[in-house]
Amino acid sequence: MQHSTLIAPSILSADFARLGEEVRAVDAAGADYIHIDVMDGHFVPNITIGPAVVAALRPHTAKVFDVHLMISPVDLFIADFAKAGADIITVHPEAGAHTHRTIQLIKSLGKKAGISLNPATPVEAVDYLIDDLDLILVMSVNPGFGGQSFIRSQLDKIRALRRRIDESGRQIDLEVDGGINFDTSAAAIEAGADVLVAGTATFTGGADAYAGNIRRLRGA
Ligand SMILES: O=C(CO)C(O)[C@H](O)COP(=O)(O)O
Repeated sequence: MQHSTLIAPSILSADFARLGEEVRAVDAAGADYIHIDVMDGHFVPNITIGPAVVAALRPHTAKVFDVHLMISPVDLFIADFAKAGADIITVHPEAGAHTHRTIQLIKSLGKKAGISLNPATPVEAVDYLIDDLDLILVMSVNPGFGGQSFIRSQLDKIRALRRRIDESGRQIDLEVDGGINFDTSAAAIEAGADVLVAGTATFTGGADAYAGNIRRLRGA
């Protein structure tokens, strides 16, 4: 089955001093989603963006805000990110005791819900949740930092999840994040990914290069 590929620049790799400008630049360059990596220094060893920054960025683009919460406990902050302008909110099953309840909370706020699988988290983590999911994110690096190398064992996981999604008959984005570059993007797409998160590869070469980078990631 042929899927079109969406590109989601991760603003973790953008120039933070001029973040609004960077968001406008990747929007103009053809990004489909703006992927926002939220880290708390507890669930992952880095601290990034809170709801106030998401709200400040919201007026810069009408593109989908795809907010990946790498925070624990996660439930406490979901309403804040929904209010700040998130369209999709993705959580890790390890970030709270009751993932099903967390997914229902996201949906109850009128937002799309995603689940993120770390490299060592098995595909079975989506069991009993798939009917409520809008996105499954395969982390192809251990979360925390941009600029890491793609973990190739995740290709099997992408294939297995593609089968589960197709069998479900539901519209669920299969997103891959970490080490996506002009070489690894083709392998991820071939395995069944339809949204590629790319920080370093998008934000290379200055704003004039972003459109070309996005086209290359898409495989065009
Ligand atoms: O958030 C991440 C890890 O937690 C990322 O992998 C990041 O979003 C993408 O960075 P890069 O394209 O440089 O791998």
